[in-house]
Amino acid sequence: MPQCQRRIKCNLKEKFERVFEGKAKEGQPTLLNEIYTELYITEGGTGGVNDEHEVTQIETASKKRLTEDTTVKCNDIFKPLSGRVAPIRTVLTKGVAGIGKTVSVEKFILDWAEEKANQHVHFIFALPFRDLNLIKDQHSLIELLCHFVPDLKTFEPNELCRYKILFIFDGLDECRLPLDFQNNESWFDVTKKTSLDVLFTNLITGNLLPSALLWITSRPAAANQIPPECIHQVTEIRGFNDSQKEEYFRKRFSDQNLACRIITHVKSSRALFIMCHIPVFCWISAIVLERLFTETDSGDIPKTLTEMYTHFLIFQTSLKNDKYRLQTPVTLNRKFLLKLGKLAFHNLKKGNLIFYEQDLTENDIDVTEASVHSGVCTEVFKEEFGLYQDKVYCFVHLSIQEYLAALYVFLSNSSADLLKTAVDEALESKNGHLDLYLRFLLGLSTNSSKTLIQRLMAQKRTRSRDINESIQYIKKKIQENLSPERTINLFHCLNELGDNSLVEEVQRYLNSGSLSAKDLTPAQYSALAFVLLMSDEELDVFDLKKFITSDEGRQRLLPVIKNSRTALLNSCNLTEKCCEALASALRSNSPPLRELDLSDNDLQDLGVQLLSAGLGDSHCNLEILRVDRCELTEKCCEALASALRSRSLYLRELDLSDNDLQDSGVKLLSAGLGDSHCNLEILRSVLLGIPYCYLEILRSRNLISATCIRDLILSKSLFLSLCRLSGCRITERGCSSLTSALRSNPSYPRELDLSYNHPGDSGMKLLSAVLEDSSCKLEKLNDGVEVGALYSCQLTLDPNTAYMRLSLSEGNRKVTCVAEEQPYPDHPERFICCQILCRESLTGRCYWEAEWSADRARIGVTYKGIGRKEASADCVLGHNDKSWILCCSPHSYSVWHNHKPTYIPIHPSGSRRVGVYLNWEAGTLSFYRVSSDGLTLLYNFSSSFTEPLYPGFYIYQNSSLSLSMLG
Ligand SMILES: Nc1ncnc2c1ncn2[C@@H]1O[C@H](COP(=O)(O)OP(=O)(O)OP(=O)(O)O)[C@@H](O)[C@H]1O
Repeated sequence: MPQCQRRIKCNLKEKFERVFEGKAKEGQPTLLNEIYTELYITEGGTGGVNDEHEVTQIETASKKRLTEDTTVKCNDIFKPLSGRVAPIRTVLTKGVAGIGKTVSVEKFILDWAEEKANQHVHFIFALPFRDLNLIKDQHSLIELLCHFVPDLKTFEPNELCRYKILFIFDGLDECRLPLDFQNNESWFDVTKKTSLDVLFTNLITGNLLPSALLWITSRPAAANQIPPECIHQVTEIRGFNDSQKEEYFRKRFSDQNLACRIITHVKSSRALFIMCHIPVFCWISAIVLERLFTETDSGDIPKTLTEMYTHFLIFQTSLKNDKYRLQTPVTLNRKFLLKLGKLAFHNLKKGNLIFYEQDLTENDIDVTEASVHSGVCTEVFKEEFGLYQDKVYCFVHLSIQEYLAALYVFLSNSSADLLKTAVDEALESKNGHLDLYLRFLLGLSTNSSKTLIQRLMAQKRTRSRDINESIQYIKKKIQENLSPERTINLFHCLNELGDNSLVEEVQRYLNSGSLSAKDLTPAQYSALAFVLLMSDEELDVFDLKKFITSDEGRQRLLPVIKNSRTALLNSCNLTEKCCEALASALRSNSPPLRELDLSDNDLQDLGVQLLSAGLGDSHCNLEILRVDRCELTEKCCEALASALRSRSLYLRELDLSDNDLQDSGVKLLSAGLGDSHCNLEILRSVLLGIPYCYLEILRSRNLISATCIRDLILSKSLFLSLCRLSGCRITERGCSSLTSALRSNPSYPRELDLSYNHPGDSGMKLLSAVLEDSSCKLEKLNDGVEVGALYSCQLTLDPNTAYMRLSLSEGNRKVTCVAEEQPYPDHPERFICCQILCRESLTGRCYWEAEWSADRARIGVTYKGIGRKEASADCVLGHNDKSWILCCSPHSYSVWHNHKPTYIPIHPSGSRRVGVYLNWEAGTLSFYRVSSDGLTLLYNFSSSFTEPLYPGFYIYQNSSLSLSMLG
């Protein structure tokens, strides 16, 4: 193996040490290590679809606070994040076009090949989808790998499976495989031939090479093709943050004065600086500005996107002439650029970004001509070689395709209404796929572009367009009732046209501080929204009431919530009409919004239904939503429940008080509340007239926090004959509210279950007084069973299951993780990760306690069938459907089942002892914090257990855990 591995490393190093930046074959190769600038990569979301235009996403994402995200280094992509310990098999990395996905993959491989990182991996196989698309016949997995890496032929087929292998699949967005995860046959044999689609889906699901690591990269819109349950970590490349942008230019130029001039220039134009989030745009700017700043007669330095791209093309075409010294007639450039533009335009309309030879021929581009030009135009039109040397083409960045499409239309369409029609067409697009094209088309029509186009296309004259007419037309459109995203793009268009009058007016009002007193026109309100959205800084609190506005003005300011953390829209006369815009803001790519107050508005059921669509979206990070006093009835509850069930919901607090939900509404809502994806901790005041079974659901999901209880009690609506408040963390204070509620509503309840609470002596005294009160109908008070005394069981640790570095003592009741391996014999039940189980299998009711030391511990139960010999989630407690655990640290608790964490808002407060109560038949498993105050319920799992359960523990380095003697 070492020799073969060395050869593979050598080949990979040779392949990836240079980055061609479009200059596919000729040209000066740039060394990857010299230009590589660390990218801003975050742990990111769930891989959902976002159909917003990618440039719009960049503009919003650019304002995200850097501190609130977990950042990841490229080489650490397989290290578990967020306190997770389970090994990660599959990572999905999302990122918009040109953001650096391929460069990250290349840097990762290069660092491995140069033995700088990730040496635990024995082999890396880089299989870009661009190459996989070209594979037609059936292959076995081993054959496929040998195609890509001929050196592997020396291996016996099954030998390879013994090594740690990493597959890198770059560019899922370019994948032309059907990816039929549902219907593809399960495939386990690496030596049997099948279709590529079956091989790929089975690799992803883990049927083939389950111990291999997988890294998939994708543009966001295509990321949802992989079932989320197959992905263990999602990261997102956000491009460069502001300091990384500067670092990029500093690294790129040895002349630091030049680097400084370039940085100052891009910073002087907001549009350019925002675009520099995209590394490929940094590269375009670097090329253009380097040349212009070093030329003696550089003329105007580009300030708009259009000017930057036109300069870039001028530079590329003149590079061609220099290079071949052909003095190629510029008319040839013109013809060629127009052909490329035509290809760009027609495919942009269809959403195609990748072309094969056939696409070129169909667009009248001679393949040989294209390859001649590929030597000079490759920065524009990149030619890639697939596995079988078939050529695949694409524009270096989608924005170049958009620019060329605009150039083609500008030069070839002589219609007087061209610009108006283009504005109308772009406004019709739902996802804004023509937004940037429109910006370029308008930018090309300006006088400043005229001379540049003449230089580029060698045209004496270009058709004059009436810019003023276009400006007026756009301003008129801004007055209309368009979607907020399209309106914002129209402001970008005005910027390209050099007209910033609306924005400047609003800025003047803002600076004078008299904005709220002014009666702005609708267009000025949109300009205000644009200014607030484009501002450098994210708004901490956006309070709509501060802007005294008309109904229409409010509507136009709504998109600003995208750029704020807290949006106060309460008492703003909002109706259901605004909810679609709000939902769309919630859906936008990683908005910073965490708290949305919509209380006291006339949203009605329809409004909340519309809002729920945004709430359930995978991009929505909202934590607190207030819709109290919003005229809601049970009709909105189904939509809300379905949002609560959505896997991505971060919502912790939902205020629905003072609405007329009725029992039927609460019943619908409970279906969402009982779902394991629901993270809600506080639900205010929906507990009106709630039948006890729903109350049970709330309790079992640990929803009834102190606030909730108070609301519940004060709602004086405990119309229950049996009120179960067991394990609800009710303290003395809760008891005093409860007694006053019972007195004010003496008919109900008849029976009150307060077991597993902390009423204390004084709380119990208050309640007993109610029992004795003759006007009160309370007949039975269940005041807490001592579970410890009733169901305690004695456990012992099972040495046959112990990981080799776990040492047992105190009669197999204490386990410690040590540095040396223990002399345990081989055993089929022994774990290969730091875990151990107890001997006793549990089926009835049992209670036990465990005390842990050092940093962390994981305590729980598992079926016997949990994996033992694989370093995969199958074996790790809490990371599969066979086990349920509580993860304790000195600062927090979380519970895990089936790889899903739920964070518990209770502080350990110094306690290192945990109580576990299992009622196997009832299907409940409860974890308690044990402290001098008694038991505090941390979490209740509800499940239907099908097999006996074994207590199990994960012991961390230098930590120990002891089973406590009870009773
Ligand atoms: N980390 C980086 N350091 C320096 N330059 C970078 C970096 N990442 C990207 N670039 C520049 O941006 C260009 C585009 O990057 P890359 O090809 O990795 O984008 P991508 O995300 O794979 O895009 P696409 O989705 O279009 O394939 C590179 O050719 C390089 O010039």
